[in-house]
Amino acid sequence: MVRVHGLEKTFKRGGFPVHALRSVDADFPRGGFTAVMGPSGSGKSTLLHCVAGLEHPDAGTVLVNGQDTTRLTEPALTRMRARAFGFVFQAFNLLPSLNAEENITIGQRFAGVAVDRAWQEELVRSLGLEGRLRHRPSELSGGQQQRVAVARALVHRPSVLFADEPTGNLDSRSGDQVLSALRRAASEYGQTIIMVTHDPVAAARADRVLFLRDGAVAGDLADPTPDSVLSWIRRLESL
Ligand SMILES: Nc1ncnc2c1ncn2[C@@H]1O[C@H](COP(=O)(O)OP(=O)(O)OP(=O)(O)O)[C@@H](O)[C@H]1O
Repeated sequence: MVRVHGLEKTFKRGGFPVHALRSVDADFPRGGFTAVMGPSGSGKSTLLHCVAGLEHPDAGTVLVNGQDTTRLTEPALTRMRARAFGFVFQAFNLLPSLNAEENITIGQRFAGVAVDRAWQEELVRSLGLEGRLRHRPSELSGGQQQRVAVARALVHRPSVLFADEPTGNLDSRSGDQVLSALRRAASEYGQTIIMVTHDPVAAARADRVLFLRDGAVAGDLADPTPDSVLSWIRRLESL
């Protein structure tokens, strides 16, 4: 479970303050799949980065399994990120000289941690990557590359998976496969998923959508459909 309370973040731009997050409160339940949406500049990425410990908030708390990550030292935060968090970004960020299997396990081998082979095989199967493990990224489609990135993000069984526009570079069919993988990670493996997206169809695969506007929470929609997400977006844009 991730619980965010009173999160504030202000950047300085050209000598002027930009309030990226204004007193944001949000709960992300264990095994829940949450989409974060909002207009450009509404604070989505900043929220994701602050919750993931990639950015330090000015105020507020981020409780991950009961521990306030804003109070951790940088080395402790780095250990927590490596152990408890997984990341998927719009750019697949695979290493071109390694094959798919090596890309999936690189983090664990780098950390000197044994790979759970049974879990790795299950992930590879559920992501439809059997038969692709010896291929390098250049020999894989965009959708396959992103599924390798999802497998890499899940192979150490993180409790929270952060996804920033994971389908932004994919056609709708490949995007759908990646979203199905995230859906399963939440429903079947109990992983908490926090996904930033601009796409109402992608957001509708989540359990709920958290809407941001001007750095503040503007709405929380349960059981989203593409239509209900779209009407929320229109309402927010008209405010
Ligand atoms: N490092 C930074 N320095 C200065 N301003 C920043 C920085 N990072 C973000 N901002 C500003 O903070 C606000 C929120 O940015 P953020 O990237 O979180 O929004 P977003 O909702 O993710 O936008 P987008 O959908 O365009 O990616 C914006 O006004 C942005 O310009």
